[in-house]
Amino acid sequence: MKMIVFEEVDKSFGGRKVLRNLSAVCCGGQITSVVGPNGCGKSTFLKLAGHFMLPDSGRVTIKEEDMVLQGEELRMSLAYMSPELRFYPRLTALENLSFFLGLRGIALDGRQYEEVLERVGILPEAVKRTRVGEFSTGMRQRLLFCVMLASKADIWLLDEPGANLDDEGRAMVLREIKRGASEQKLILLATNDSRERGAADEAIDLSGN
Ligand SMILES: Nc1ncnc2c1ncn2[C@@H]1O[C@H](COP(=O)(O)OP(=O)(O)OP(=O)(O)O)[C@@H](O)[C@H]1O
Repeated sequence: MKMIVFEEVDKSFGGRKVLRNLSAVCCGGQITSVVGPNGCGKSTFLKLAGHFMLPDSGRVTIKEEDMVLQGEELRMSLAYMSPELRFYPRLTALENLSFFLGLRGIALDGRQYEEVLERVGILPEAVKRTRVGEFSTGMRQRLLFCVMLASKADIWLLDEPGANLDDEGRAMVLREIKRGASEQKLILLATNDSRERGAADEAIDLSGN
């Protein structure tokens, strides 16, 4: 089982301390929500968890049975989804999907594409024909979720995964994160959505930071 361990982590931007002496443990098989008001450091917490950003002091480690994961093994364990991510707007959705999965060495056959697209509620025909620049924001969000599901990562770092989704899309997100946790994936969920917060097994509240 994978674990993410924060030990006495401090993080500041331009003299403003965002995270102060933060210690926390997130475990595989659980949904851990990261909550608190706008600007309290939820996205920063996820970026530190994924090693996309380094702490000023303290330590963030990803472990499996006491072994600290590093390099390629660490990279392949992680899937990250954030409103900051962008697709190539002039490529079709299918071209974008194949490109981003290809970066991880994953090639899906037609049936596998259909299966994962159905899970996120995108019609396979739309994926072949439509450039991502013509997708609605909600459709792009579903496509981000699709890349994550197909990535085979077992740590999901989800920054507001329900953003821009309709009720059915938000229900899909809840269904998939619960399924992910039941498959022992480690799920970190930065969110202000009450239903997503309600689905979590554990919560890290950054409001007092
Ligand atoms: N790369 C950066 N450079 C400078 N300041 C940053 C950077 N990243 C985050 N910050 C600042 O750190 C603080 C925390 O930002 P963060 O995005 O982690 O908050 P958040 O809780 O995710 O907010 P929201 O709920 O609005 O998404 C904010 O004041 C933000 O402006």
